Amino acid sequence: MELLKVHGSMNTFFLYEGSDREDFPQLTKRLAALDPEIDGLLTVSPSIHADAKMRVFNTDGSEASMCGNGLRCVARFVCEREGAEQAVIETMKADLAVQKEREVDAGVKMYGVEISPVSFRLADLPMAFEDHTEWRHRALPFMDGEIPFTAVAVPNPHLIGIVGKELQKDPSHQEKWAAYFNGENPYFSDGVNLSYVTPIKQGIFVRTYERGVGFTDACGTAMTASALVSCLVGLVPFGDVSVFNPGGMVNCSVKSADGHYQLKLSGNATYLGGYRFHAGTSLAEGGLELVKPMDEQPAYERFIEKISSATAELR
Ligand SMILES: N[C@@H](CCC[C@H](N)C(=O)O)C(=O)O
Repeated sequence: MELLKVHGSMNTFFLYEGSDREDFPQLTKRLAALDPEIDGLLTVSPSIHADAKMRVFNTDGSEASMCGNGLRCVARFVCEREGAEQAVIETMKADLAVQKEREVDAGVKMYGVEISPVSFRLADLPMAFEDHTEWRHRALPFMDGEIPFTAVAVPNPHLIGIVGKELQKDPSHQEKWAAYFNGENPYFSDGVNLSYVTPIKQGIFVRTYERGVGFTDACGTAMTASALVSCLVGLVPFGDVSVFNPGGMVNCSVKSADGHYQLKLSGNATYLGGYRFHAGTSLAEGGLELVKPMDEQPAYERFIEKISSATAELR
């Protein structure tokens, strides 16, 4: 099986193009055992009504409804395959518009993707807490501390907390609650992606503990949801928000019209190499072989170096 290793803000995936008939949960777990760097598997298959269909699997084998960083990589894959500048990609809950964008830094390929639908209804995450139907910018009484949290589905589930620099620098609080919410608990029956957001001079910084994965360098849907929440609570103005993360930086465009939100995530879509996967008989068996080395990562690392001073206060 041929695979392409890709990343968006260092959120790293194997991308597989082929039929939808494989056992993707099992394949993802095998790939994650062979390469602990990955955060999941992206699959690209034909769509009846769009240019392609994307699915995303977390490293624990669970399937998510969306993946923002992954969609940028799939956008590049489909646009380059079609020789197009834009495309429509079918995802679990919506067909999303994607387009090639101008390189911000030499050699760093950039793509913009629509993030939709957006819902603050707790039933859409799902989240259950007493008889509340939404939870916006308020401390959760069952948690310790006074962090204001917002629950939002884009459409995968996110819980976004606004925290100061100290809690951002020490991720143990976030880890404790994310582990609880993604295990047996009465509030999130399907788990949740938990992000801690801190305003910085150039925008916001977001660290995410992903459902089905753990801490990641970046989560695209979480960054976009965090940009929306930051606009709504007045941390940053509506419009273009620079969102920094442990793996780099993206731009999230947040527009509001008649109570509806238009969200776009723009950032890198970097190819790391072509791989061949040989299946074995058990999870630990099988092998991954690098068959096509690629040289895009140094340009991405130069970009990271240039923006690193923006987040120095959080290190
Ligand atoms: N990394 C992704 C989100 C992947 C899915 C997430 N772990 C979930 O289960 O909802 C992104 O970039 O959005």
